[in-house]
Amino acid sequence: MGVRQHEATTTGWHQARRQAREAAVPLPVVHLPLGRAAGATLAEPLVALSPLPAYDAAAMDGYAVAGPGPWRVTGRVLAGDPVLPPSLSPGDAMEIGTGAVVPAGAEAVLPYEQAVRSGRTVTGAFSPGRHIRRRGEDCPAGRQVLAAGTVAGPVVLGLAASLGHDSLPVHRRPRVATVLTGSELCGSGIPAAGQVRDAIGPMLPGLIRAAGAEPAGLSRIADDPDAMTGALLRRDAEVLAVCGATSAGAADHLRGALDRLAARVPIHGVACRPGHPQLFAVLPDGRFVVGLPGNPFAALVAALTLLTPLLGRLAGRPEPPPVTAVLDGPVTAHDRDTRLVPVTRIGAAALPVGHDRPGSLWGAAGADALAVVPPGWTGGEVELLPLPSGTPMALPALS
Ligand SMILES: Nc1nc2c(c(=O)[nH]1)N[C@H]1C(S)=C(S)[C@@H](COP(=O)(O)OP(=O)(O)OC[C@H]3O[C@@H](n4cnc5c(N)ncnc54)[C@H](O)[C@@H]3O)O[C@H]1N2
Ligand code: MOO
Repeated sequence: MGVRQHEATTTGWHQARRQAREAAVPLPVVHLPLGRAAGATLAEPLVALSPLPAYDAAAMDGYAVAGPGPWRVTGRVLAGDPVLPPSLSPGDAMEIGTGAVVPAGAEAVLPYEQAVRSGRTVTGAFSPGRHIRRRGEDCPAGRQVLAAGTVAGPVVLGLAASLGHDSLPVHRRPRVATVLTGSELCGSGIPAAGQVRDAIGPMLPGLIRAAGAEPAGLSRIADDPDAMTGALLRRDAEVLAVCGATSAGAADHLRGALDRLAARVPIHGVACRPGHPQLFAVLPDGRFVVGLPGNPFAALVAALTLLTPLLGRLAGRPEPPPVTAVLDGPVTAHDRDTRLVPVTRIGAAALPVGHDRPGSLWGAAGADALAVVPPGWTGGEVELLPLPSGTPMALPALS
């Protein structure tokens, strides 16, 4: 009697994502200089160490004036002057540059455009307080401005610097080592007959970074059980992404190697199209293995299904809020599995872009999201998985 070689236990698509996320806890907190914190997640709220602005500052180039005009111009103060300007008495003015310290006693800054200068006298109409940015008016010292869990994107780094920070407490970014399998793969040029150009190696680093993690190198191994076992023993990363070898073929050694190493394999097979052979495992020492199917679009789907939620959790990112749109186009649902369909968003609608065979990244490359089409869907609103654009979204500011 024949023997079934591979008994798949398929996990639902939503459940697979939840399981991958919940298998991890955020990595420890480290203090990183601003220049190295980009893309990491704040482990504590961001607090203003100094008020913004830090002193009463001119918002325009012109004259700081005290009391009613005309005024006698007593000197000039520019941003960065090492000596604070002397205070003004009523009837005094001081020429001032944008960003300079406003002299004590000044009631407003009169922009050059509204001033009439004659010798050492200046006149013009002003309203009290105009064009002076008062110390702390944008943000007082001690104020919490961003919540823990905010991604330290470029704007957050600029804000942190404005508020006096040199470094930030962030969760250590998970490292992801990539292992490519497949003796047919080539890494450059036009593939010869029987060869396939590696499309996953160039795609993964951006996906890994967008999820809040760091790529930790890429290795290629032969389709060989010992090479696979050796690759799984690498200890320089918390997560291993193994590309190809997830399925049941004679050259697919991932599952066998995991079993030999006594890994737990909570997910092998996800009810989605493409990407159903994807795999999630935990090695005895706690490192994670995500198996991405070899077909490149299937690998992208699997990366967004299992890898991104896992990395987001390790990186300390909160679960992103669901995004939905009305799917508007000729899409046929699968009867049992969730379909992932590349779409572009126009207003509240999502339009399929096509070219979405498992082996082709063409459609996904021109899309801004994958629509999540549940089994049996007959029309209407669907969830969207945004494709990374390189600008991680921050949480809203605290009120
Ligand atoms: N008996 C079964 N066979 C297959 C099943 C199944 O359920 N039962 N599933 C099919 C599906 S769906 C997929 S997807 C693939 C997944 O296979 P593997 O993860 O084992 O990947 P490979 O067999 O190595 O490769 C599949 C395909 O992808 C190409 N490939 C591999 N790596 C890359 C890369 N880095 N860049 C570009 N293309 C790559 C490879 O040449 C193959 O054409 O299994 C099916 N079979
Ligand atoms: O994962 Mo496969 O068809 O679903 O490419």
